Amino acid sequence: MFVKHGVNSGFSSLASSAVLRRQQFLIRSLGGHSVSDITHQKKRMEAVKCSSGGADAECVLRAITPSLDPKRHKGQAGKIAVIGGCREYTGAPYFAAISALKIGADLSHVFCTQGAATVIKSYSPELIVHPILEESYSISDVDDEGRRQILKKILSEFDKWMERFDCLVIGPGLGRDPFLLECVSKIMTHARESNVPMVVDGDGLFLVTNCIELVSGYRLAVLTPNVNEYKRLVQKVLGGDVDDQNTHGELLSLSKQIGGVTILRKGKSDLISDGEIVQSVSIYGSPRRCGGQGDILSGSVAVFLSWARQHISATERESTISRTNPTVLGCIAGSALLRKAAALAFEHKKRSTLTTDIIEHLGQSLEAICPAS
Ligand SMILES: NC(=O)C1=CN([C@@H]2O[C@H](COP(=O)(O)OP(=O)(O)OC[C@H]3O[C@@H](n4cnc5c(N)ncnc54)[C@H](OP(=O)(O)O)[C@@H]3O)[C@@H](O)[C@H]2O)[C@@H](O)CC1
Ligand SMILES: Nc1ncnc2c1ncn2[C@@H]1O[C@H](COP(=O)(O)OP(=O)(O)OP(=O)(O)O)[C@@H](O)[C@H]1O
Ligand SMILES: [Mg+2]
Repeated sequence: MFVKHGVNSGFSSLASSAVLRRQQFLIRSLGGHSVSDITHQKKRMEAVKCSSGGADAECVLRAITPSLDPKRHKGQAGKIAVIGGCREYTGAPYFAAISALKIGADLSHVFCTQGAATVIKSYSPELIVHPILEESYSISDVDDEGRRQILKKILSEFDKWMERFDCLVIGPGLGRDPFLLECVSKIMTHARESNVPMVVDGDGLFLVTNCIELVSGYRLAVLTPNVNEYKRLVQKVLGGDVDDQNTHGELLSLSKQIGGVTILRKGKSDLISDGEIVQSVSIYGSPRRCGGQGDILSGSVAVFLSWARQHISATERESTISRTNPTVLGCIAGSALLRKAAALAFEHKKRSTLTTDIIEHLGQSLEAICPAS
């Protein structure tokens, strides 16, 4: 409606002709907000409008991807941690963590249950795997005091590492065990107190939807819901069904209602909002909908979000990109790269394209936009 879709780039931004309509829309949809709120939004919209001049998703990727500088030491290109991996799921945390490395992060950790850890380690020696989480079934004979002690130990194990991470990915393959989710909610609270950014996906969204305070008002959080996860969020936060006639306005309201948390709504086009702007990425990807593509996305967004924060703190704020919310930039870059890699993988593998094939094309896709040398 008010977002003009880019023809070549697939990353759409606000076109000047749409700004007025959008402001009117905002005033309608954000009824009750002060004039200064609206003025602030207008300024942000102008900023994004400027970026549409030449800056598309590829420009964002180019701007925020750091060069391979020999002066940089291990860790400076990103240290990511995935919190996920339980009795049922070992693929999802692996996909997220290995994607972060394949894109260019230096270190990728996984915090999971003991049983999942052995399996995830066997997929790849590149990952640093911490078998610290517990599920109810493994502590069924432990009394309440014993459980409190286990929870305390898990938190202290995690806290030893937490501040080293540039971003956490919470939820891929986490499962829904109540004790495990209680531990993860405490981990999220600690991470938030330390201002560690987080991407919340999969069962992390199940947790957050039932306890929205975990992320509410935390501007360093990104939620990446798929169709089901989005539906649950809308029902819980906005109190109704998803409105397919008002996709952008609804996403804007949802993000605003959760206090400016960035939301990446996955689908045919990926829609991104931080409560102030709505962006969409619609680069052609793949018609295969095999499980695990969302996990690649969450690991990718974590890396790009970290790079966007570095980019913004290292540059003067004169460019439009450096004035844009880094969580939004991270989402645009992650979505665009995943889609490019999926398209390439599909070219080769057609109907047999799997998530591992897409991961194998992440490097080539980024190389085409940001050559290593
Ligand atoms: N290779 C792997 O390891 C992969 C693992 N993956 C991992 O799987 C996890 C779930 O993610 P997903 O995408 O299947 O969730 P989603 O679309 O909400 O649900 C689909 C339907 O299933 C149901 N449902 C789900 N969990 C349930 C539960 N514990 N108990 C009961 N019902 C449950 C759900 O029901 P509902 O919640 O709507 O009641 C809906 O109808 C998550 O950790 C993800 O990372 C994926 O990333 C793919 C690759
Ligand atoms: N209909 C679609 N057409 C094109 N691309 C899509 C479509 N749906 C999703 N995608 C792409 O696939 C990515 C993953 O979205 P999806 O909805 O499959 O996530 P998910 O269900 O969380 O995946 P996972 O199986 O990893 O949990 C999205 O970012 C998007 O780029
Ligand atoms: Mg998912």
